[in-house]
Amino acid sequence: MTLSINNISVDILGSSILKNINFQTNKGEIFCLIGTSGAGKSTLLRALNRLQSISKGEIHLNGQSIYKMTPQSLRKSAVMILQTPSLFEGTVEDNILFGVKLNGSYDKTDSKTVARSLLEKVGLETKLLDRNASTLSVGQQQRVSIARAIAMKPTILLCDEITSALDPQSTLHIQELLVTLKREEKLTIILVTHNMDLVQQIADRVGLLIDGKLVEVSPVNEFFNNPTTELGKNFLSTIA
Ligand SMILES: Nc1ncnc2c1ncn2[C@@H]1O[C@H](COP(=O)(O)OP(=O)(O)OP(=O)(O)O)[C@@H](O)[C@H]1O
Repeated sequence: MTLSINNISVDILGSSILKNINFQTNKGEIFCLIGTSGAGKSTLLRALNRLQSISKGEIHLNGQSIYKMTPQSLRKSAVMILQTPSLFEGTVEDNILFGVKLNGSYDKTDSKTVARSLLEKVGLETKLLDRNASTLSVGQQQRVSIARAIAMKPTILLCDEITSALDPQSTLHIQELLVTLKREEKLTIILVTHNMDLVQQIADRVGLLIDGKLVEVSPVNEFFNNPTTELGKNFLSTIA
C-alpha cells in the first residue's frame, strides 16, 4: 500500500466538497479518478499533497501521516503534474533539475548525466537539453514536466488532466510513458481524467467520484463491463 485515505472530508467556504472519502492505492498501480465535472477530483488530488486542507480524516503515505511530514518532503514523494506544463524560461536541463536543486539532493558533477538519462526515460532526444523549454511543443513540455517530477524519485505521481491540452499523438506518448513508469519504476500513479479511452487503456483500477462522494472503486474491466452501483451505470450511460 502506498497511500491510505481514511474518511476524509473537505469543506470550502461552508460547502461540503468532499464527503467521507476512503480508498487505498497499491504500489505500482495506475488509479484513475473519474467523474462528473465539479465532482471534486482535483480537490481530492490536491488534498493528497496538502495543497488543499481537509476538515476531517487521515491520509497516510507509506505508513506515515502526511501531516507529520514537512510539505517539502511530502511533495518530493507525491509529485503533482498539472494540465498545463508549468516550465520556466530556461533550458530543458534547468527545468528538469529544478526540483532536485531546490531540495539540494543532486550531485553537481553529474547533473548533466542525470538530466540526459531522465530526458531519455521520457522519450525525448538528449539534444533538447540545451534548448529553451518554451520553444518545445506542448507535448514535449509535458514530457519535460514528467522528467522533472521523476527526478525527485517520488513514490506517487498525482496527475491532473495531464493529457487534456495535448493532441492524440502526444496523448499516446504520455499514455505509454505512464505505463513504462509504473512498470519500470514501480510508481503509483493517480490520474484525474475525462478521457475514458485513456482510462480503459492504462488504468488498473477506477474510482468514480460523484458530487463529492467516492461512489465506486473497481478494477477497470469490471467498472466498464459491469459497474456495481447504479451511479456507476448512470455515469457510463452518460458517456456512451
Ligand atoms: N478554492 C475554491 N473556492 C471555492 N470553490 C472551490 C474551490 N476549489 C474547488 N471549489 C469547488 O469545489 C467543487 C469541486 O471542484 P474540483 O475542481 O475539485 O472538481 P473536478 O471534479 O476536478 O471538476 P472538473 O472535472 O470540471 O475539473 C466545484 O464546485 C468547485 O467550484
